[in-house]
Amino acid sequence: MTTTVTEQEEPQEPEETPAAAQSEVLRWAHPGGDSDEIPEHINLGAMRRRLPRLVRTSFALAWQVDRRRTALLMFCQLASGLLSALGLFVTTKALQSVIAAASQPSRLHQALPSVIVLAAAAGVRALLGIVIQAQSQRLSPRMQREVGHRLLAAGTRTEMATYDRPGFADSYDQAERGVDQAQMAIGQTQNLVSSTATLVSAAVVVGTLYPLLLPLLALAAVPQIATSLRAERVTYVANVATFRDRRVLYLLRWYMVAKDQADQIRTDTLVPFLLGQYRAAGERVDRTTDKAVSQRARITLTGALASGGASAVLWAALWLLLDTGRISTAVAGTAVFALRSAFGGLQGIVGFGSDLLRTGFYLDDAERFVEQAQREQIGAVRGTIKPERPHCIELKDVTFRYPGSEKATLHGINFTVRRGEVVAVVGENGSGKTTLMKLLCGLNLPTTGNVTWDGTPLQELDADAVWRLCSIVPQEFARWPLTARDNITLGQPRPDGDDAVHRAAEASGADDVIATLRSGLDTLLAREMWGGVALSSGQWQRLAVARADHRDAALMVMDEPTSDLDARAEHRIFTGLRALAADRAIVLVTHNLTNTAVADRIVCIERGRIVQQGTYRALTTEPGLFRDLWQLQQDRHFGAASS
Ligand SMILES: Nc1ncnc2c1ncn2[C@@H]1O[C@H](COP(=O)(O)OP(=O)(O)OP(=O)(O)O)[C@@H](O)[C@H]1O
Repeated sequence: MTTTVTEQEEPQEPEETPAAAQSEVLRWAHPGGDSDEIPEHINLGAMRRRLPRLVRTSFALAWQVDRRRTALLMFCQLASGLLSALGLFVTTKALQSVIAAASQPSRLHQALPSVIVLAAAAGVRALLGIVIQAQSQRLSPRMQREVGHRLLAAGTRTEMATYDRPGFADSYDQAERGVDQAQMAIGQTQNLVSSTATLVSAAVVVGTLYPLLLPLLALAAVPQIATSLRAERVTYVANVATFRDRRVLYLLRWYMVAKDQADQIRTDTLVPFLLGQYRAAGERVDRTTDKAVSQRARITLTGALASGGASAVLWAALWLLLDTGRISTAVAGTAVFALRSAFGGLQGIVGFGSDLLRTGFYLDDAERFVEQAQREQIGAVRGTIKPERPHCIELKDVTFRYPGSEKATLHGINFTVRRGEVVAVVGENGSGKTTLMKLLCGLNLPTTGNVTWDGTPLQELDADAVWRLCSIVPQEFARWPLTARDNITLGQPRPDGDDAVHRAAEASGADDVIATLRSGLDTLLAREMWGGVALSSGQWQRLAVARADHRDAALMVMDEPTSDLDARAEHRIFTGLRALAADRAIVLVTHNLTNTAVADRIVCIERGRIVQQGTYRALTTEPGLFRDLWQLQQDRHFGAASS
C-alpha cells in the first residue's frame, strides 16, 4: 500500500481502499478497532440524576478555588432568583388588577406601586447580574487551573507501570478535555440555576392561578428536557467513538510539522502517505459525526413535535377555561404572561442544562483519570523508610514482566553493585538492559524477587527519597526548554551554586558548550519553542551527563551516555568515570564494548538473563557472548584500519 503511493511518478494522496482501512498502520491508535460500546455512565437514568450532581460539583469546585467569590456568587444568585420571583408575582398581581379595573385612571393608579417595585427589582437584579458575571469570569480560569493541577498532580505521581496499562494515554488525553471545559462549568451552572429559578417561580404563579395548568406545563416541559438529554448523549457517545481517530489527527498535525521529523518527512517523501492517513482518519471521524448529527436531528424533531403538541394542549386548555368561564380574563391574561416566563425558563434549563451535561462528561473524564491515577499512586505499594546513601544495591532472583506483556523481559537476575564500583551492562538490542536500569533505581518494581538497597527491598523504601539519591542519563534524555544552568541544576542548585554547575560541566565536556553560548549559563536553550540557542545532539548529551553528575547521587545510571558524542568528549567522560565513582555506584549501559574496559565488572545479558559476569580482561578472553560481540567490533575496527 505504501509503495504504491511512493512509486507513482506524481505522488498523490492515496485512495483509502477497504483493505487499507483494515490495516494496522491506518489504525495507529485503534488496536481494538472502533467501539460502539456506550460507557456505563451514559445511560439516560444516570444522566437525569447527573444535573443536580453537576451543579453541586461545579459549586464545590468553585468553593475549593475561591470561597469568598463563590459565596458572593451564590448569595447574588439567590438574591437574583428571589427578586426574579418577586418580579413575576408583582407583575402578575399588577396585570390582574389592571385587566380587572374598570377605568383607565384607576388602572394606572392601581398599577403604580407595582411598577415602582418592579423597576427597583429590575435595577437591583441588573446590578446583581454584573456582580455574578464578574465573579463567574474570575472563577472560571481558576477552576480550569485547579482541574489541570489535579490532573498533573495525579498523573505525575503514578507508578511507571501505569504508562504501560492499555488505555492510559487515551484516558489522559480525554481527561485533558476536562481541563479545557472546566472553565465553562460555573457560567453554565449559574445560568442553569437562574433559569430553574425563573421556571419554578413561574410555575408557582401558574399553580396559584389555576392548579390544573401545572401538570399541563410539566407535560410540555418533559419532552424538551428528555430530548435534550438524549441529544447530548448521542453527541458524547460520538465523541467517545471518534476520540482515538481525533487523536491520530492531532498527532499527525504535530508530527508532520515538528522540527525533529522535518528532515525525514522531506527526504523520505512521506507527505503523501501521511496526508493519506490524515484524510482516512478524518473521514472516519466524519462518518461517525454525520451519523450522530442525523440521529440528533431526529431526536430533536421528535422532541419538538411532542413538546409542540403538549404546548398546544396547554394553550387549548387555557382557552377552554376562559371560554367556559372557569377563569376570568384577568386570570387568563396573567396566566399567559406566567406561562411565557415558564417557557423562557424551560428553554434556559434545556440549553444551559445540555451545555452543563456536556461539560460534566468531560469533567467526569478528568475525575475518573484522577481517581484511577490515585489508585495507582507511587505511595500505594511502597513503604516510607528513608534510605541513606547505599553501600550495596542487590538484585535477588529478579523477574520482571511489563504490564500487558505475555512474557517476562527479565528472568532470574542476580547481581550486586557497590559504592565505588563501575559496572557495565552489555547485551544485544532488546535483551533487557534499559529495563534492568529502571529496576535498579526503583522506577519499576520487580514482578518477583527483590531489588534491595543495603538489604531493604525497594518496595519498603520511600520512592522520592530513593530518587533523590539517583541520577540517570537515559537513552532519550530530556531537552528542557530552560536556560543552560537550569538544564544542569533542574531547579535544584547545590549549596555552592554555579561552582557545582561548572564542575559537572567540566566533567562531561559541557563546559566547552557553555563557553560558546552568548550568555553562558543564562542562555535560554529553547530555540524551537520560544527563542534562545539551538544545540546539537552531542552538545545536549554533554548537558545531560553534566545534569546527572550535578545531582551528586549515590547511584548513577547511564544508558548509552556517549552515543552522540565525538571521540574527544567520549574520552573525557570515560576517563572521568573512575573519579565520579569515588562516592557512588555507577551502572553503565553501552554497545561500545571497548568502553567497558573502564568498568570493574561487566554484566552480559542475553534475552533477559545474565549469561556472563566478569572483568574486561576475563570476558575478552573466555568464550561467550561478550567475546563474540567484542570480536565483531574489533574485526570491524581492525579490518577497516588495515583495508
Ligand atoms: N514499556 C514496555 N512494555 C512492554 N515491553 C517493553 C517495554 N519496554 C521494553 N519492552 C520490551 O522489553 C524488552 C527489553 O527492552 P529494553 O529496552 O530493556 O532492551 P535494551 O536491552 O535496553 O535494548 P537496546 O539495546 O535496544 O536499548 C524488549 O523486547 C522490549 O520490547
